Amino acid sequence: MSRGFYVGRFQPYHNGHQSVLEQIARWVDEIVIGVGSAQLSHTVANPFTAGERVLMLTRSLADLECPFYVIPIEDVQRNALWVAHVRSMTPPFDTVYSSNPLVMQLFAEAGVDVQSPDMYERLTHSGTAIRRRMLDGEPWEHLVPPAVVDVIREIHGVERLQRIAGSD
Ligand SMILES: Nc1ncnc2c1ncn2[C@@H]1O[C@H](COP(=O)(O)OP(=O)(O)OP(=O)(O)O)[C@@H](O)[C@H]1O
Ligand SMILES: NC(=O)c1ccc[n+]([C@@H]2O[C@H](COP(=O)(O)O)[C@@H](O)[C@H]2O)c1
Repeated sequence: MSRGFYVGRFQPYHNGHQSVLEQIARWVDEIVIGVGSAQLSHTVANPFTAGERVLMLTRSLADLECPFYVIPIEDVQRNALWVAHVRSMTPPFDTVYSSNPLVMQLFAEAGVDVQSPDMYERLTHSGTAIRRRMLDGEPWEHLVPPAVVDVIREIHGVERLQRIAGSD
């Protein structure tokens, strides 16, 4: 049984993340997805709660032909302890999939196999670019799975982001 670990803030979950997870699903038996910085919400860089991000992921991956677990993970103050903290919250995994240099370094130092999946249309598909579009009132819906559009509408996410930023 091979299990892969994929972690992100998913603010919001977008088609780049979905494309990577669809690839990982072909390589492993099960996927553990960590919703990072779970304690953060209601800020311009991190507008959505961990629970809202769990909804986005779970609904978007409903048809994935690979079992997966979505686990919120709060940050800790010491990077040197983060891998142990992650492991204490997740089912065991063999391989980490990430392009985040700090995540890659911390897991490599802990002796875990780390792979960097290719980026999918990174210029447009980043949380930062999508939040910018929401703030500017530009179309963003085509950059995320349909289920994420539904969740963000349901929670009035764009209005929340615009109010937090003082731009409504
Ligand atoms: N377009 C993309 N294609 C493939 N992987 C991506 C893409 N965008 C982000 N990732 C990867 O997904 C993981 C989680 O990233 P994260 O949730 O921070 O998304 P992000 O789009 O980089 O967000 P932000 O711009 O808010 O920092 C990281 O390993 C990141 O490199
Ligand atoms: N010390 C820590 O708590 C620590 C260290 C490395 C990564 N992380 C988290 O892992 C996640 C990595 O995701 P991104 O690749 O989306 O940045 C983030 O939520 C980040 O805060 C936390």
